[in-house]
Amino acid sequence: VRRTSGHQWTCSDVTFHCTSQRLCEQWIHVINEQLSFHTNRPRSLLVYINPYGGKRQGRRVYEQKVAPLFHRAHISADVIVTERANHARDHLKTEAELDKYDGVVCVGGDGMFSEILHGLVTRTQADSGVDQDQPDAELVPCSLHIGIIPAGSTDCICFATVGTNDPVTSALHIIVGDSQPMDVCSVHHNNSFLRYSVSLLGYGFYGDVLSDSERNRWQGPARYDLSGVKTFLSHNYYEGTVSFLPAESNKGDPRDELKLNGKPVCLVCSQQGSTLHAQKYKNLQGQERREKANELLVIHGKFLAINAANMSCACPRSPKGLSPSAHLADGNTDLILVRKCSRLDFFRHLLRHTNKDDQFDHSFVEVHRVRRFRFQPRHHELASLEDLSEGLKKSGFSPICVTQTTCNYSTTHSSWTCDGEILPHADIQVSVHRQLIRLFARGIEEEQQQQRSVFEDLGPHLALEPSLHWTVD
Ligand SMILES: CCCCCCCCCCCCC/C=C/[C@@H](O)[C@H](CO)NC(=O)CCCCCCCCCCCCCCC
Ligand SMILES: Nc1ncnc2c1ncn2[C@@H]1O[C@H](COP(=O)(O)OP(=O)(O)OP(=O)(O)O)[C@@H](O)[C@H]1O
Ligand SMILES: [Ca+2]
Repeated sequence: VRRTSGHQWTCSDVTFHCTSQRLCEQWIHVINEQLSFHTNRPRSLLVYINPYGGKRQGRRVYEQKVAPLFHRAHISADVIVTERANHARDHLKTEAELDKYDGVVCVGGDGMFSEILHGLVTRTQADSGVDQDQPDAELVPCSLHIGIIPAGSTDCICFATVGTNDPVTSALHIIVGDSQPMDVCSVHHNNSFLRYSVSLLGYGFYGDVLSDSERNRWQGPARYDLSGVKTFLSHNYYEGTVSFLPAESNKGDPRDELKLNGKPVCLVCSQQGSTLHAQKYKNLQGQERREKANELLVIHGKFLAINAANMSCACPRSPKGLSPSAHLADGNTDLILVRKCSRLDFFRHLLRHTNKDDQFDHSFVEVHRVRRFRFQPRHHELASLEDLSEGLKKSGFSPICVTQTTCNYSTTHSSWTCDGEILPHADIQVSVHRQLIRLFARGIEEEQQQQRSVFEDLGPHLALEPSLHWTVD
C-alpha cells in the first residue's frame, strides 16, 4: 500500500528478483507465513451494495475497484445487492449468519451506513437480551467491524473517519484490518427508542434543510444547497430548553486546537485517558462534585440551530466540519447552540465552516462537550403548563398563537435530522455510547504519520521494506 496525497492510498507492487526457483519459493512461503500472523486482517466479509445510492454507481464501484483487491488479498465476500430500502438493515437484524464473518461492508452513502449500523447494533442487543427502549440501558458493543465503501451522495462518515471518500482507499483500510472505535448516540422520545446517530443530530437550521430537501430528492446532491439557501432566507428560530450532562473534565474542549480526532495516539479516546482523568479529577473539586452529582446544566433560549456533532462531520462541503475538534471515540458529542441572531451574523457563522476561522467565536454561539442531553421545544412546555393551569385557558391565552405573533418569522417547532433521517418527535433524549462500534479505518492521519510506511503501523510482522529484502537476498 502506498500513500498518495489527500489521505488517499493506492496499491503498490514490489517486484522480487530471485537467483533461483528455490529461493523464490522460500520467499513466497515466508511472506505467506508472515501474513498469517497478522490475525486482525479480515478473511470473510458480508457486503451489502445499494445500487441506487449517489450516482447509482455502487455496483460498478464494487465490482471494478473493490472486488479485485479483496480477491488479491484472499478475502472471501458474500455480496447482497439490496432490493429495497431497509433490506440490509432487516437482513442483519434477523437473518444474517454473523458467525461466518469478520466484518460487514456497506457500499453506498451515509443512509446505507445507517442501515448497517441499525441492523448490527439492534441484532447485538437482541442477542444479548438488552432492551434498547430503555434510555439508560448499557448497550453491548458489536463484535463485527464495519467497512464503508463510499458510493453515496453524502459520504460524511467515510470522509470524517478516513480523510477522503475514495473506494480504493477504503478497501485497503479493510484489507489491512484497520480498527477505529466509534461512539454511537441513542435517541429516545419518552421511553421509546427512535434511532441511532453517529454524525449529526440537528434541530432548526439543519433539520429544516433536510426536511425541505427530502421533498426535492430528484435534484440529487444539489438539493441540499437549494434547501440550504431557502432555509437560510426563512431565518426561523425555535424556542426551547436544552439540558445536558457535561463531559468528564479530561475530555478536552470542543474549541481546543489539538484536533486529535480519534487517532490511535489520542489520549482522550484511548483507555489511557482514564488515568489522565484520575489525576485531573483529584485537583478539580468543583468539577468533581458536579460529576458525582451527575448535575444537568439547563439552557433556555431561542435558537436558530441546535447541533450535536458526535464526530467532526468533515465533508467536501466543510473540510474541517461542524466541530473540528470532536473525537470519534471519547464517549461525548459536541453540542452546538446557535442563538437567534441577524441573518448577516448567521451567514458569517456558516461561512466559517468553509474556511479556517473559528465558527464558535461568536457571541451567539456556544459549544459544550456532553455525555447526554435532552431538548424540549417550547410548545411542549406550554402544553404541559396548559394542562396544569385552567386559568390560562379561561383567559383565552393560546401559547401557540403567542409564539407566532411575538415572533412573526418563527414557526413553533422544527424537526431533528438524525444522520440525514427526519425524526418524528422534537422532544428527544440523547445518550452517547462510547465505542459501541468499530470501523475498518484509522481516523484522519496527520502529516508525520503519513510519512511512514503503512506496514510499519501494522507491527513487526509486516514491516517488510524493499531495501531489507535486497539485503537478505
Ligand atoms: C455560506 C456557505 C455555508 C456552507 C455551510 C456548510 C456547512 C456544512 C456542514 C455539513 C455538515 C454535514 C453533516 C452530515 C451529516 C450526514 O450524516 C447526513 C447524512 O448524509 N447529511 C446531512 O444531514 C446533509 C446535510 C447537508 C447540509 C447542507 C447545508 C448546506 C447549507 C448551505 C447554506 C447556504 C447559505 C447560503 C446563504 C446565502
Ligand atoms: N435497493 C434499494 N432501493 C431503494 N432504496 C434503497 C435501496 N437500498 C438502500 N436504499 C436506501 O437508499 C437510501 C440512500 O442511500 P445511500 O445512503 O446509499 O445514498 P445517498 O445517495 O448518499 O443518499 P443520502 O445522501 O440520501 O443518504 C438509504 O437510506 C437506503 O435505506
Ligand atoms: Ca464523540
